[in-house]
Amino acid sequence: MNVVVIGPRGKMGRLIAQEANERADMHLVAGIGPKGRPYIGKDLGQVAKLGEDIGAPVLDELQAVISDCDVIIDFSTKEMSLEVLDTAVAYRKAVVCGTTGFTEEEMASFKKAAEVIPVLYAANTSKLVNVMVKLLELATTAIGNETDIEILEMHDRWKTDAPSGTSKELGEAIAAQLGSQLKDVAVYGREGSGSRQAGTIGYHSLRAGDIPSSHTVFFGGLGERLEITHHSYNWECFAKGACDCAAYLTGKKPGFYTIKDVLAI
Ligand SMILES: NC(=O)C1=CN([C@@H]2O[C@H](COP(=O)(O)OP(=O)(O)OC[C@H]3O[C@@H](n4cnc5c(N)ncnc54)[C@H](O)[C@@H]3O)[C@@H](O)[C@H]2O)C=CC1
Ligand SMILES: O=C(O)C1=N[C@H](C(=O)O)C[C@H](O)C1
Repeated sequence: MNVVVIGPRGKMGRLIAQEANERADMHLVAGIGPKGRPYIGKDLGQVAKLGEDIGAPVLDELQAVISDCDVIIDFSTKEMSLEVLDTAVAYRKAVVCGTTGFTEEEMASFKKAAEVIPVLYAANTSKLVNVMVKLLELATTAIGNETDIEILEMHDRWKTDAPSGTSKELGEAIAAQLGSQLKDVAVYGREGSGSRQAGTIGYHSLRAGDIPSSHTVFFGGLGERLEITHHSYNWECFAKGACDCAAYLTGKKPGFYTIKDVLAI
């Protein structure tokens, strides 16, 4: 599988390039960085610190190499990811996108693109987080209607979006589960102080130092509470998951895929 990595100097892009470079089933064709960066034109091996040159360039135009690839792996910014999506549609190439922070309307453009290309969107590519979703579904079925549900996420000081994409997906999974038992479950954050409104999920974001990613869902009862937590110690689990997602798209028809399809859990 021939792979282009967007943002190979970024935190995720670099790890994804490293992971893809180590896989026998993947071949790195190029990295794409922003215009004007001093590393444009250099070897991807140098830019992503792979320890050797790999004979693949870092360019500032996806169009220049897109014909040579099977899939684009994109963990960048929402502006860049929407551009990447348009280019992928124009050239009929598969996309794995892990960028977060999109509005509902922006997410709709991924679904639209999926009418003509394979698109895999995952706000969290860690296998363990996606097992956590299963645990949340179980807990929600059992106690979702009798507890207060709050989601606390922690990330590094550089993260630009809040709440995290994962929080939103966890909240959506819980709401979907509740929806089958309770109509019109409202999902939103609370503002200001005041007592808790029943039937809502609260989102809380903490940013400090170099915390890679932590998510805790609280099911608050009276006299007791249940917490379900995932911590990552670094970002490698997400990079591995991103490459698993790309490999999954091999030979796939156009369509909108998620990490659930990849993990089959
Ligand atoms: N789905 C998942 O499991 C995960 C998702 N993320 C998400 O991935 C995204 C990126 O996160 P980080 O790597 O931490 O950010 P980062 O800021 O370290 O990297 C972003 C990269 O995008 C590149 N970029 C920005 N504009 C560009 C343009 N016009 N052309 C080419 N490259 C461009 C930057 O140069 C940089 O290399 C965020 O939205 C984050 O939330 C992060 C970790 C895991
Ligand atoms: O920016 C990050 O680091 C992460 N972002 C994703 C998110 O917004 O949920 C996934 C993971 O939490 C790491």
